[in-house]
Amino acid sequence: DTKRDLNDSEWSSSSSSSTSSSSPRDWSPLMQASRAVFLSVDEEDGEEPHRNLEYDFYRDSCPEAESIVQEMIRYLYKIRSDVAPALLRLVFHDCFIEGCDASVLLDAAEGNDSEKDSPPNESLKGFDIIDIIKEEIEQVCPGVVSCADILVLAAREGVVQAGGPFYPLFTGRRDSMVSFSDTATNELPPPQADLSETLASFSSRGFDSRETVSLLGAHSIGVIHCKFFQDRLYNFGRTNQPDPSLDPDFLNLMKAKCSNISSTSSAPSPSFVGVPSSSTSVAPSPHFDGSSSSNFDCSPSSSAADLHSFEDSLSSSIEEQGVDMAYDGPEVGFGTVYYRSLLQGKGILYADQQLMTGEETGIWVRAYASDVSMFRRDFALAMMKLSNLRTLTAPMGQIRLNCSKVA
Ligand code: HEM
Ligand SMILES: [Ca+2]
Repeated sequence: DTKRDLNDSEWSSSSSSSTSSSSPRDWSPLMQASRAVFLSVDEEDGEEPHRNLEYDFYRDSCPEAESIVQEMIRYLYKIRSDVAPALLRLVFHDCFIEGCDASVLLDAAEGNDSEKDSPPNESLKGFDIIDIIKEEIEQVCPGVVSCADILVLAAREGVVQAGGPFYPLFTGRRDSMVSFSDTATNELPPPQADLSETLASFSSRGFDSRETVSLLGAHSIGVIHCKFFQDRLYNFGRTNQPDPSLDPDFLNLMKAKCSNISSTSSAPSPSFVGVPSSSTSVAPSPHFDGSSSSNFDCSPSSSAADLHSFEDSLSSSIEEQGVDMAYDGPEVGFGTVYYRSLLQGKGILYADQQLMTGEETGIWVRAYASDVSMFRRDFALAMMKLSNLRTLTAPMGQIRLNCSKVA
């Protein structure tokens, strides 16, 4: 089992990963693992294998592509650290629905409803970030780099900036020509799902319970709006009572953060809260080293207007009522406290807390709570697997010129 052969230190050091560049380096154990994950996804799916993804696919056609993504994300993360959770959720919602084909980025068009308008995607963010990067790459190598690759690469860099593990990625994905609105509505896992529903949903994409538990560690960063767990605080299962599995102190804390508004109310509240620390989703991460490993200029005039509006959107993005998932504050890093919170009955989403109700999933929650390097390694492997789900490669799909429109 390749996973077991990996040296922990390669997965656990955030300092080495955040200074990594896109240039080839000694990733042999990681690439080996990646290949194993890659093949196992294909085999489990029983589909025609998509083996045309390659390491550094753009090495000849657009050698700057990966470093542009990396530098743009590093730059944007300094301005708004919430780019990291936004992109991580976005890549999950793309890859989970018909694979990593940028289907989630398409706007509605004649005869094709868009995934981004489907209810589970209502609060997705990060489309503007992909557009900014795409525009930049198009200036350098027009029509070459897919939106699907930009998304997986950008999400990976966001994870690294947020203090999570680095994971190697193959490239060469192509973009879908359709958006799968109904599939997104029906198949993205809902926050009120019980454990068996969540496991079934991930298992249908080839993830076992260990991988599912590790992927949910993504809920270490970002924001959950109150509407997604309001019922647990005030009216669980229409009982007019809170969810009895909630820790009482935690319940009170959450009630203080989320007033009892009807779930149909859309009035935003001015309060935005960290739990229980004072960190906000825009706090700079200490893992950001501020140094630049390439000569790429992150603030080119071509996208200056976009960048400006992106910076301006900061104030509106923190106003909606929600709970910051970075319990521990960014300085503690990625992963640990999420699992410790579940052990204490302090999972925010019902689906998160459900991980403690299964014997096997409970074992993994305990393992990750106490062994951060195991979590980092498993999360990295699971993200590689997620990023390789059912990719489209040539001659399928296309390279979009604008990520929200079919070319
Ligand atoms: C059972 C599975 C899952 C459920 C039910 C679920 C549900 C949710 C919900 C309801 C939110 C809050 C959205 C909002 O308030 O706007 C959220 C946020 C988030 N989810 Fe998940 N999620 C699941 C799995 C995952 C996975 C596998 C990943 C990534 C690998 C992920 C990454 C994130 C991130 C990073 C955020 C924060 C987004 C932000 O702050 O912009 N989730 N999730
Ligand atoms: Ca997709």
